Amino acid sequence: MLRTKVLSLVARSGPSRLMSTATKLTTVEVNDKTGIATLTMCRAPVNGLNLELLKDLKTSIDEIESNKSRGLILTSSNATIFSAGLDIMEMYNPEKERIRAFWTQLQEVWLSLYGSSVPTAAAINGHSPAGGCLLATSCEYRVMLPKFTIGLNETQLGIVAPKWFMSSFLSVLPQRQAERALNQGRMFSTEEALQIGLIDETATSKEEAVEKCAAFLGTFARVNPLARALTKQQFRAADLQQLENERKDDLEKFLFFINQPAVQKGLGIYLEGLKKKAKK
Ligand SMILES: CCCCC/C=C/C(=O)SCCNC(=O)CCNC(=O)[C@H](O)C(C)(C)COP(=O)(O)OP(=O)(O)OC[C@H]1O[C@@H](n2cnc3c(N)ncnc32)[C@H](O)[C@@H]1OP(=O)(O)O
Repeated sequence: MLRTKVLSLVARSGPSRLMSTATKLTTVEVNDKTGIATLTMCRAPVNGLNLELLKDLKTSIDEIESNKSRGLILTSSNATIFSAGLDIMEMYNPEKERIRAFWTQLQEVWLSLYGSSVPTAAAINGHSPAGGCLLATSCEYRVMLPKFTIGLNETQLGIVAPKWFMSSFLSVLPQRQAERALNQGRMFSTEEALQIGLIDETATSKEEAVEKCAAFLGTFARVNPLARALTKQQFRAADLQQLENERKDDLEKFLFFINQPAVQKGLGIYLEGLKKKAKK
C-alpha cells in the first residue's frame, strides 16, 4: 500500500499552480497572486483518515511550509464531507505494525498542522466529525457551509479523544463548553457551531468559503511573518511540547485502549450501524 510520492511542480495553469499530485489523496494548489496554498483532501468515499491519507497530509503540509506559502487553506474534494475523521477500519481488528504507524502518523499531522508557522484556515465544505474536527480546529480560522455537522463525537463511539485533540478544541472553545461537548460527544450543526464559536463564519458555497478563508489569511499581509509565526507558536507551544514529550506514552495508551475487547466490540457495532445506514 505504500507508494512513492513525487514532489515537484507538475502543472501551471492560470493564476494557480498544482504543487503536488502524487497519490491523489491530497492535492496542493498555490494561487500565484496571493501565494496561498489550498490543500484538498480527496480520499473517497468520506476522506476517512487512514495511514496513506495521513502520510499525504503530512507531506503536503511540510511542502507548503517549506515553500513559504502565505497561507494554507484546508478543504475537501467531497461535496458533502470535509472528513469523516479517523478511518475506523484502521482501528477495528487492527494489524499490529500498521496501527502503530497509523497513530504515529496522526500525531505527526497534528504537530505539523497545529504548529505550522504558516497561517492556516479550514474551508469546511461538509460534515466534520472527530478527526475531521481535529483538523479543522488545528487551523486558525474556520468557515463552514450550512446544513453540516462538526464536533468531537468520540464518546458516542465508546472511545476517548486524547489530550491533544482536546488542546485543539480548547484553542477554539472555552473550557466549560469544550468539556460539556466532549463528554456528550456532541455534534454541532453549522448554525450551532457559529453561535458557540467553534467556527468563525459561514459561507453558501465552497468557493465562498475558500474566499473567506483567503480574506482571513490576507489580514496578515502587513504583519511581519516571523513575528506572526513566533507569536502563534508561543500560544501553542505548551500543547505541542506536551505531545512531543509524551509521544511514546500516548501511542502505548492508544494501543492498550483500542485493543480492549469491549472497545473492539463497540467499534464493530458502530461500523455495522454505519454500513446499515449506507445501504438504506
Ligand atoms: C481511542 C482513540 C480515539 C481516537 C479518536 C478517534 C477519532 C475519530 O475520528 S473516530 C471516527 C469518528 N467518525 C465518525 O463517527 C463518522 C462516522 N461517519 C458518519 O457519521 C457518516 O458516514 C458521515 C456523516 C461522515 C457521512 O455520511 P454519508 O454521506 O451518509 O455517508 P455514509 O454514512 O453512507 O458512509 C459512506 C461509507 O463510508 C463509511 N464510513 C463513514 N465514516 C467512516 C469512518 N470514519 N471510518 C470508516 N468508514 C467510514 C461508511 O461505513 C460507508 O461505507 P460503505 O457501507 O462501505 O459504503
